[in-house]
Amino acid sequence: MSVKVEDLHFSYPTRPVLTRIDLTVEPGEFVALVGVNGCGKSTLLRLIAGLLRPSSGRILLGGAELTSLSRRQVARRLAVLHQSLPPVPAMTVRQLVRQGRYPHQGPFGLLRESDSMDEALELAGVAHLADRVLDTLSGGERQRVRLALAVAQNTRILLLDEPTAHLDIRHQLEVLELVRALREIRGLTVVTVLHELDHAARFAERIVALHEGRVWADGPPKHVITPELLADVFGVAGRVVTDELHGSPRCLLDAAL
Ligand SMILES: Nc1ncnc2c1ncn2[C@@H]1O[C@H](COP(=O)(O)OP(=O)(O)OP(=O)(O)O)[C@@H](O)[C@H]1O
Repeated sequence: MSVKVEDLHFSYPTRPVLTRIDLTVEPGEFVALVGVNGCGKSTLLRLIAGLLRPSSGRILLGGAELTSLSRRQVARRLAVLHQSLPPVPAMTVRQLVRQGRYPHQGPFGLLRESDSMDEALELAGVAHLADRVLDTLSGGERQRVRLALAVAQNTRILLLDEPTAHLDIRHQLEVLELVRALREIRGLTVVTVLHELDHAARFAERIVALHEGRVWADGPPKHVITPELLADVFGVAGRVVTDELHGSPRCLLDAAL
């Protein structure tokens, strides 16, 4: 399912954040959003998820204008992996992930629902944590529970806000490989915020760099990940080489400018 953002402007009451954003993500595309802290990446995801309203401009999911869809219709189209879990510390992992299935539940759907939930727990590698209470989990375990919650929604669009935060290097790779596999198996459209440029370059087929409220660059990793991006967007002097094994660009960071 496609995501289309047209001439989007957004301001919080205290500050403008996004200006004239145009972005079309085709069905099945894997797009990484990159940019410095505070440049508006999470805000853009929240706008696409319908959690914030644009100051002006339009957002379309699969051709339907977001404002014309009910919350349940939006929840059937897209799942969001947020930067934090809902504030319900006494809930177990299973209870939380079951909530991801609510938009799909009809009166007789409970048996099938439990299959989808078990699959999501399994895919996110948290089946062994199913009966644990959320506030007893480590940061990395919580992160994978957040992924299970998003996967359980079984939507055509997956929005991920820093899915590798708090994870050790093996789990970072596992999560990104899982997202890539989900995209291949289920044809998901993926838009993810990633801070690690090498991960963005290796896993996404397209990178959108935000800078000062605008799209600074948008294209395949080889075109976007350049020494100019490092210097002009991130304020870092660096070189970009090609990873011989994966063929993707890799950044060698030299110094903060
Ligand atoms: N509720 C809010 N009210 C006012 N300003 C906000 C609010 N939420 C975010 N901002 C500001 O809007 C800007 C964009 O924030 P956003 O969280 O989208 O950035 P980000 O690119 O995701 O950052 P990070 O990489 O640090 O997660 C920041 O300057 C932030 O301080």
